[in-house]
Amino acid sequence: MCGGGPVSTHNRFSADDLLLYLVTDTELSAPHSVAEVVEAAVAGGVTMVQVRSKTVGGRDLLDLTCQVARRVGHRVPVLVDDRVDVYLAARNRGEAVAGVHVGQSDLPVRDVRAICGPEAVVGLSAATPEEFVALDQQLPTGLVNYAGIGAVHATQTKPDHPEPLGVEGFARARSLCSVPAVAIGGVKVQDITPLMEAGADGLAVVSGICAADDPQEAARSYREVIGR
Ligand SMILES: Cc1ncc(COP(=O)(O)OP(=O)(O)O)c(N)n1
Ligand SMILES: Cc1nc(C(=O)O)sc1CCOP(=O)(O)O
Ligand SMILES: [Mg+2]
Repeated sequence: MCGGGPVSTHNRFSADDLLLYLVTDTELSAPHSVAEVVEAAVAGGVTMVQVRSKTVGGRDLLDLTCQVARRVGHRVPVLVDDRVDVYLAARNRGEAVAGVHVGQSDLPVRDVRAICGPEAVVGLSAATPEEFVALDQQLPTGLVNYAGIGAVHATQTKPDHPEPLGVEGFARARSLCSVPAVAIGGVKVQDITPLMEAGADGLAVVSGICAADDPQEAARSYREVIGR
């Protein structure tokens, strides 16, 4: 890990943005388009959106990110998965893209923050006790706005997901790290209450919303249990 002093953030991110976090999947969204799913899900109560596609190149991911950002406007923050360059290109086009979510094998968050600047919302995945402790130590540096903790359950959506934590494992992980955190991985409606009692600030969902026949209704059913 490189050293360095505190880095200030000037974005308007709040932990409430994490309450119901939609992570998109183009294949699971079919027959709907990703933009249709996002539109419906925001109407149903989603509070943040991440554009994620592992099957397209940078140019198509940029187009998709811009499409989603235009649909959403400024209603909820839109982030892009992995690609700092796509975030920068979308911003350069004047699109309302709020930030980037990176994993442990993507660019280090110190570099992400240096490249994207203080206004970007930066999320980081964490899955092991070492990663949670490292994340907690980074908190005063202001590099990261929130953590994505998972996998809670095994999920076919991400075949290379980390070892499932279960709700109890999530609770233990959560206790090691005070940065706002969202639970991800096989999160269904019945998991919401235990996960929030375990300290989740919100839930990140892919298939539960993207693959639903009615993504608006699916989002609403998650949101009803979350409340607020
Ligand atoms: C909110 C949230 N949490 C975790 C992840 C997983 O990110 P990563 O570990 O980089 O894996 P990929 O999504 O890139 O396969 C996420 N995307 N969002
Ligand atoms: C994108 C992602 N990241 C994970 C992690 O554990 O880091 S699990 C996952 C996919 C979650 O999809 P679903 O809601 O369909 O189970
Ligand atoms: Mg990643």
